[in-house]
Amino acid sequence: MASPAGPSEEPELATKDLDVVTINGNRNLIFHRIKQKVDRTSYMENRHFYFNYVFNEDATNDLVYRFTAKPLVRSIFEGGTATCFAYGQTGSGKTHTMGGDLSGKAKKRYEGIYALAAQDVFAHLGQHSALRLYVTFFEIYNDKVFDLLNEKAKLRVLQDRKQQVQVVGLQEIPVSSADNMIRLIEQGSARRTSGWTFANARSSRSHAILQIILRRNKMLHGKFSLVDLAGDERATDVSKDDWQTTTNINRSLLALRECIRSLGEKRQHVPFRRSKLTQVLRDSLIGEKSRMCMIAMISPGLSSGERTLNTLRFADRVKKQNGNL
Ligand SMILES: Nc1ncnc2c1ncn2[C@@H]1O[C@H](COP(=O)(O)OP(=O)(O)OP(=O)(O)O)[C@@H](O)[C@H]1O
Repeated sequence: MASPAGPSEEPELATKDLDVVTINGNRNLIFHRIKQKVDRTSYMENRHFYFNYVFNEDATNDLVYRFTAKPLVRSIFEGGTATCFAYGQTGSGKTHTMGGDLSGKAKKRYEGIYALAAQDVFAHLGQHSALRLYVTFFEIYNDKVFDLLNEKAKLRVLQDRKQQVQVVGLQEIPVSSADNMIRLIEQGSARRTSGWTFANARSSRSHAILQIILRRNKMLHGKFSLVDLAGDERATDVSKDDWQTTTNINRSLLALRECIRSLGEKRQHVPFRRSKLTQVLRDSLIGEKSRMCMIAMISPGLSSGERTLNTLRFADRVKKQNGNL
């Protein structure tokens, strides 16, 4: 798990927003908050968080990848499932980190974790001649699933008697090279649903899930789900038209937090059915050979303080529970 602090710093700089976060070394992050005593005098509360890795605003996607998703690549070759998800408030840098900008239309072309993982998987594949590689890429928008590699076809999610979840009709495309896969990621990313929020003019309004699937004689061998979640935000920070979407996003993120909490506490019942997001991630999150990594993104400014603290608290819980999953 990692916590890149304040990658999208331009809005904070423009509004002269004060930083409420200090990074101390590569594992410790301090959150500062002004509080009041009973006699109304103010004091600064410094809350320390410790993570596996903490990155500052200068960290490249390559560096973040190396300490987060990269170690999970090996596990899918060993027959496991892995999930890496980017979580955080809108505009904090999730898509920048996961997807990068492969077309280079907006600014300069740069690779994100999707492309870096694709290259790594092909580097490993050379030593596993019996395995074949496939990719799926879909988004969950307003609790509905759309295939990003098939003209955004709307798909149904069904669960069989053994509780195996199927995304019916999802295109699983065979890929022969990292370049081939990166082109598919680029095409799929261009189809993703975006919208405007106060914090991000090109905000992803859907959860995007890229799955790298390994098969041996058509049987599933390993699966890596790379998830760029929609931004966690307040309904007041979006336009009126987008209110329903925001409600759906927040509901599915709450379901994800609940599932991770239940898994960590080894509860009998894990509420996967509460959202499409948790339904489709179910197989990847359970099982002895499943591994998970969360990349928590924060915007360090005072105006984002409340959401930053929520993200840090969730990341802290995931870190503590990850050992139990
Ligand atoms: N590390 C970084 N370096 C430079 N620019 C960045 C960095 N991270 C994010 N940005 C820029 O900040 C803006 C918002 O980032 P991004 O779209 O990745 O946020 P997000 O968390 O995915 O937002 P949303 O949840 O709204 O989709 C983009 O213009 C992006 O290019």
